[in-house]
Amino acid sequence: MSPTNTAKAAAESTTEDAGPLLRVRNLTVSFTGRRSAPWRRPFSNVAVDSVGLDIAPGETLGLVGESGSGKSTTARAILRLLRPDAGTIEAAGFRVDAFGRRVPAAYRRAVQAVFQDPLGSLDPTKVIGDIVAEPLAVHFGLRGPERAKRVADLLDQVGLAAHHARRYPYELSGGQRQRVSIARALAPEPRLIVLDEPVSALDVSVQSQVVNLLEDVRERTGVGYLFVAHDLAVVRHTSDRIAVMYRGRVVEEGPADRICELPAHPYTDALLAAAPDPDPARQRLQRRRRRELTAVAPGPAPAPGGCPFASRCPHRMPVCTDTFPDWTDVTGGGRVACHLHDDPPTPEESR
Ligand SMILES: Nc1ncnc2c1ncn2[C@@H]1O[C@H](COP(=O)(O)OP(=O)(O)OP(=O)(O)O)[C@@H](O)[C@H]1O
Repeated sequence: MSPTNTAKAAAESTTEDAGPLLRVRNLTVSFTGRRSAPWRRPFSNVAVDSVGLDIAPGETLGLVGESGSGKSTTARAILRLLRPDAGTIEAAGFRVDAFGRRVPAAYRRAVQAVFQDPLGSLDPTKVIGDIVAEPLAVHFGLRGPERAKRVADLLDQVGLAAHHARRYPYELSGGQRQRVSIARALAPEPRLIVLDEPVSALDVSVQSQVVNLLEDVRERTGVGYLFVAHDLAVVRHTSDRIAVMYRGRVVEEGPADRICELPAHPYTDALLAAAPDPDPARQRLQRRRRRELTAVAPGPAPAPGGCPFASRCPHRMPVCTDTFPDWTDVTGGGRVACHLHDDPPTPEESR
């Protein structure tokens, strides 16, 4: 077998049901180019830096962080909409980073996506029935009445009546359009769905309906989710585990309850303080946390390789600006990359 064929076989070989649904290690993605006129200076921006993520079959991992933290870039690398600079991505049994120019149809089938803006991601020239039917024709070769029956079934699964099949995307509400995106993603019977801010563009009342629908779908089909959101409140009740990103790095990960009740990283704390909470006692606590966070003047920008949160951190120490912390296990599950939690040196190390 030629090297090209060996690489191709490695990329396309599946190990269905063996191992994790998603395993990302040391993922690094940078964008390079030139700024616009008149200066046209070149730039290189590391958007995702040494990221590691895991999702077990049927599990939901919430990926949270503020705007620009690299969540969508991570999601796009997993979907193979962009090519990473370094790192490995194993998803649904495929070695995604080993794909060449052509992404295998079997991977496109196994890993689907739902994006924030359903109007932008649904073809405006097609009726809903045709939009949902397309993956059925491409992946299963379904035609005629069999396909029409499956489309009606998928629309029913996402809570849309059959007559919606004859409507165009612009004739539906935002929540209904997002239901169509979910039906289309479900059509190829995927193992993993990447949800990139799936409810951020919806009214709050509609958000909870769509979140409940996603939960129903997961229970019924056993699909796993990577649920990308900037708001911890959105992912805390939908995710089994949460990974928190800041400026391209994952700084904490662990079980959703532990992350939201006992955050270990000061940035997770800051995100929680910013998340709306209906409980008055928690609101008081959040106000106090916000005061603590804003009482500290921003420090100098961290050196490359330092903790990216150092300049904003209310607990920063000199070591934070120079050195990215090692991972430390957290009581209650998960781990944190923060010098506040550094393990004490072993007797050998301190000698
Ligand atoms: N095509 C691109 N060209 C240049 N820089 C980019 C590109 N896409 C993203 N970036 C940069 O990469 C960084 C991470 O962006 P990304 O969209 O992944 O963040 P995010 O956490 O998903 O934020 P948001 O929630 O606002 O989408 C940002 O600094 C962004 O400006």
